[in-house]
Amino acid sequence: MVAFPPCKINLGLHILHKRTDGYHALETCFYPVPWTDILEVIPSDTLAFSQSGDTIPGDPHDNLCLRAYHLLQKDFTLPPVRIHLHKIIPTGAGLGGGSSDGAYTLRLLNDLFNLNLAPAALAAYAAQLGSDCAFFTQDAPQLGTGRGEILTNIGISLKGKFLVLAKPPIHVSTAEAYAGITPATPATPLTQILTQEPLAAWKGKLHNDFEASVFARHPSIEPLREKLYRAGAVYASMSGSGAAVFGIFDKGVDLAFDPGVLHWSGVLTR
Ligand SMILES: C[C@@](CO)(OP(=O)(O)O)[C@H](O)COP(=O)(O)OP(=O)(O)OC[C@H]1O[C@@H](n2ccc(N)nc2=O)[C@H](O)[C@@H]1O
Ligand SMILES: Nc1ncnc2c1ncn2[C@@H]1O[C@H](COP(=O)(O)OP(=O)(O)O)[C@@H](O)[C@H]1O
Repeated sequence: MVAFPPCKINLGLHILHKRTDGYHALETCFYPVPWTDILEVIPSDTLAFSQSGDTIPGDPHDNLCLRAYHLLQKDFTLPPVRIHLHKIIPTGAGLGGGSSDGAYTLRLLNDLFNLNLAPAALAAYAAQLGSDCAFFTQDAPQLGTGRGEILTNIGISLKGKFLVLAKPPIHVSTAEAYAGITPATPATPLTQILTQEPLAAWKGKLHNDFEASVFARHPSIEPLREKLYRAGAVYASMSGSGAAVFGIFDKGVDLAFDPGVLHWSGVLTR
């Protein structure tokens, strides 16, 4: 079985407060983007994981695909599988690529072995892999609250809009990005902006709380966001904890980036 795990962007990201478990309470809108990895899971004699494409930092044994397998293995007697991941989504980008791979491994195992896990049960397993993972068990944009694992469909759609994503050669660690934040209560709740204001009014109203501290530490990121605005983006922002930035356009644009800046552009399909 083959799947194409997508990445996500965050439309607004408010860090509300630090919780007693060390995580931060947040509100964000996760939006799926069809810049995808390629993931294959097939039955095999022994459990094996292989990887091609971009290099993933860290020990392959800790890859979220394998962690997803071991998580389900605890509750179901899963036969061994061979997992191959072709990595395309940039890592350490705020695009949730690793989270998506983990969640899609759960989805493929559920289908392959007829585990009959409903979307809510899959989401609960995914949340054990990482705060962002539950979103990737869903097929539509979601408001994320709690530590990101409580999901609500708020019916927002940018289908048909043109998106440009650009990731400079900077790796931002999620944990480090959270450490640089002073949580605060937002002046306006995120859902109010997203559901009551048109896209054209988001600039200056919809904020990613990571931007200020990450832009200060990595001065090359903000100019990329400004480049997207200069090219005609209706709204542009850093995604998640960075370093990727995205611009939403009413029509297609053809942008050139400096060498080393990974980029993707295309029409949003969901
Ligand atoms: C910031 C966000 C925004 O969507 O995405 P990325 O920019 O990483 O893609 C997410 O909150 C990232 O979620 P995820 O990458 O799954 O994080 P996890 O593996 O659960 O946690 C990694 C570390 O980030 C911090 N963390 C994460 C989530 C959260 N709500 N509060 C936190 O403080 C903790 O220090 C934790 O140890
Ligand atoms: N399948 C995977 N793809 C990418 N990273 C992975 C994967 N499995 C584990 N990781 C680890 O997770 C870290 C963050 O991954 P990623 O989801 O790409 O970043 P972000 O949190 O910025 O969205 C990587 O640096 C890597 O060590």
